[in-house]
Amino acid sequence: MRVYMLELNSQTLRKNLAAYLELHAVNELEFLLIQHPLVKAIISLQGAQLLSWQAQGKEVLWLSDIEPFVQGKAIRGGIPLSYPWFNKNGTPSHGYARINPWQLESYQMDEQQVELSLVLNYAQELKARVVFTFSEKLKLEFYQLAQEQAQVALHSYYRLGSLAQAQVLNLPPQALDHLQDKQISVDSPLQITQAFDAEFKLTPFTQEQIIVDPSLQRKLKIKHDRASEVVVWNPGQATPQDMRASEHQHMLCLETARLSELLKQGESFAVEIESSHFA
Ligand SMILES: O=P(O)(O)OC[C@H]1O[C@H](O)[C@H](O)[C@@H](O)[C@@H]1O
Repeated sequence: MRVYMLELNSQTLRKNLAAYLELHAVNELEFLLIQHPLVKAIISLQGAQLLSWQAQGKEVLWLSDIEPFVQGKAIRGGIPLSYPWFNKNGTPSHGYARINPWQLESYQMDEQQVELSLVLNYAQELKARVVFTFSEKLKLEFYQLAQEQAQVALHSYYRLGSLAQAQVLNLPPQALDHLQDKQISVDSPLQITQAFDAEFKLTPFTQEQIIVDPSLQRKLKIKHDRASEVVVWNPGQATPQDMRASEHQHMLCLETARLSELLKQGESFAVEIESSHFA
């Protein structure tokens, strides 16, 4: 299966794990490939990072086409898990979870859905679990297992045909702008024309946004379940090194997060993503 520069084929295959589930390796990293009649998806074991999910045969996520896939370097794209801190609140940026290996704990597949569970063991402690449930939609649920409280972000990179034409519906009217470090008012629907990095508080904790992407004739419905914030990020033309300059036009991060309300031991929160097409 080919997603931008990541091509998994018979040469990259390391092991058949089950019907519809294979383990592959590319450069320094290992990947789970799911090819089920309902679902095609790729998860990197480093970071338990979903890199590709096809809904009705169409890719939902954005992944950098110059990603080298090396150990200890965060993969640019898909759904990185920022844990146990967000952004520059610690070192490394966005926590250690996205640059360390996770283990496949269990999987279950039937005609209706595919479910995979991965866990992070770090510094001799079981820290967190993530459960991916793929059906006609995707649910990603994150569980805090460690004792300490943590910040977490499900840092989704959504693929867009054209950012210039896209709109985000149903965001709260106020946000903390990370670029100017102040509260700002935000238009609804939101259209992004330059670098944007802002944190919106969600009250109540469960809310839904829609990304309308006329260029791909697609709507992405994104439901944040028990999240306290949503972060919206696009680097504009000042793209990071591992991302081509023009690529900011083809992605938008809309991150389901627990930043102010730390995730406690035994708690979980989730994002549900649904893709639909219009004529
Ligand atoms: O470059 P990274 O460490 O992956 O961070 C990428 C981005 O993540 C979040 O969206 C933050 O709000 C941004 O400030 C940050 O630039």
